[in-house]
Amino acid sequence: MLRIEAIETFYGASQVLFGMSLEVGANEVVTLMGRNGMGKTTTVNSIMGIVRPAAGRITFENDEITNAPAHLIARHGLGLVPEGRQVFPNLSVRENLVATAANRFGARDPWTVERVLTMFPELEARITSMANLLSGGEQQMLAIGRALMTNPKLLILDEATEGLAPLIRKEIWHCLERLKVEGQAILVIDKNIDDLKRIADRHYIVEKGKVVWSGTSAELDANAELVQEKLGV
Ligand SMILES: Nc1ncnc2c1ncn2[C@@H]1O[C@H](COP(=O)(O)OP(=O)(O)OP(=O)(O)O)[C@@H](O)[C@H]1O
Repeated sequence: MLRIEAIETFYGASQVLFGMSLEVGANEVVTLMGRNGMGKTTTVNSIMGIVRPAAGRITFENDEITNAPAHLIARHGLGLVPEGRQVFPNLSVRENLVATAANRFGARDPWTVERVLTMFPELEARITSMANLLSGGEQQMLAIGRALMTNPKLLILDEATEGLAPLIRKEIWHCLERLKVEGQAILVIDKNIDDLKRIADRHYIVEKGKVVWSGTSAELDANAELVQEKLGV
């Protein structure tokens, strides 16, 4: 579905990605793990057209999207929950959900405001509130709901549960588990390895702008030393 081949991405003269490659298959849940500053967000931003790789290739369902403008990349069916949520602060919860909603590929059971509220009942009482008045957890639920309302083929979450209270984290993981059961392809970045191991099919560990290890949850489990060395937990 998504294939990244040896991308090199720079901020000005400073190179951040050094031959980053990864793949996400249909119905797969895949993680990107690694210490701070290793290039995970830059990888996501390269996929989404927010920064432009200077070399390498990104394809989505066999269409080349390398260097395509961000708004066109979203139209290919990529939905992003960005780091720091970035909901529209001066729009209500309902307005946030419908602002970018689309069913470009004719999903048979498309996401609706009602379906998002079933996934995240907390948002129902907040439906007319301005997004900037929501708690961090509610904003993250809204950011996920907004991405789902685009009926993405691939949902990408950058720091899915960062800074959230344990109960809210649990709810976000539960949401991702439900999405996985429904066959949603997901690329997720987070630091909670135990939760990621439970939910995801495969993992990539990123160090200094490239993948240094990839494998299944069972393989990750069998490599406690690697986790310690690369992720420091
Ligand atoms: N807009 C920018 N301009 C210049 N340098 C940047 C920019 N964004 C990120 N960097 C640098 O690029 C490197 C990789 O950052 P990136 O955000 O991709 O890492 P990350 O693995 O996602 O880590 P984190 O968990 O801290 O977000 C870091 O050294 C960071 O300081």
